[in-house]
Amino acid sequence: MAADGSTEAASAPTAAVKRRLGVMGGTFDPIHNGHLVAANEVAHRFHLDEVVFVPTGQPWQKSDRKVSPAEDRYLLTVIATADNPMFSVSRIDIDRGGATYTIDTLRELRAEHPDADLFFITGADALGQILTWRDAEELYSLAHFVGVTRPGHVLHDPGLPDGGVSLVEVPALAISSTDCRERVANGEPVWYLVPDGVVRYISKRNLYREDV
Ligand SMILES: Nc1ncnc2c1ncn2[C@@H]1O[C@H](COP(=O)(O)OP(=O)(O)OP(=O)(O)O)[C@@H](O)[C@H]1O
Ligand SMILES: O=C(O)c1ccc[n+]([C@@H]2O[C@H](COP(=O)([O-])O)[C@@H](O)[C@H]2O)c1
Repeated sequence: MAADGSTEAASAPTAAVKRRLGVMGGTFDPIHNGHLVAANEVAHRFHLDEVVFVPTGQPWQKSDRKVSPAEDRYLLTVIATADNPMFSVSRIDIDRGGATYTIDTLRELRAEHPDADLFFITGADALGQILTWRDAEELYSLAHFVGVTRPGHVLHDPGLPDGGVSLVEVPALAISSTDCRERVANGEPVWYLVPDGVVRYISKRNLYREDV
């Protein structure tokens, strides 16, 4: 026992345990239960401490279609994740302005969380396009990439180096935001495809009524 009464074990330096931060990027127009199941499954498999959902500001690869206002997509994401203490939502891609590039997202999150290991979670279909993303070769030095398999999509080798990418199979949920928007436009229900609060927000704001 030391003179101050503490035990040696208690005063021995301990290695700092790095936080493990998941980053789930998406347009979330609207967020649906497929996104939530995917984030939850990756959090479980990779022992993540938190998953930050990051709605895109301007998804430049979706410039050929109408995307709902960023504030609506942000609020939908907040509503959908509010009851899970491990989930949070970041505005960084919205507040930065301009086209959204994941390289900027990850640089900002690295600066905000210098002591965390980052795990960027996205669909295997999106990951298959990663070589078309800005500064693709730099991306995997900032985060580990986790591609979640989605029913009907097979990941073709995106050409990333070994060890930089993992694939995780999530319980099959054949939901997409496109299907949700089409269902709303056709007057079909989206109950149980998206969280209840998301159904109510879509109705309150009259989203997806006349387009798709
Ligand atoms: N059901 C699902 N299971 C697993 N991953 C999914 C599922 N739906 C979407 N994802 C992934 O989540 C990420 C963010 O998705 P995004 O917001 O683009 O939704 P989406 O359903 O793919 O939208 P859209 O149909 O409008 O293209 C994407 O990488 C996408 O591949
Ligand atoms: O960095 C890029 O150039 C880039 C190009 C396309 C998509 N992304 C990111 O991939 C994630 C899924 O995008 P999306 O459009 O399928 O919702 C989201 O976080 C996007 O910002 C990133």
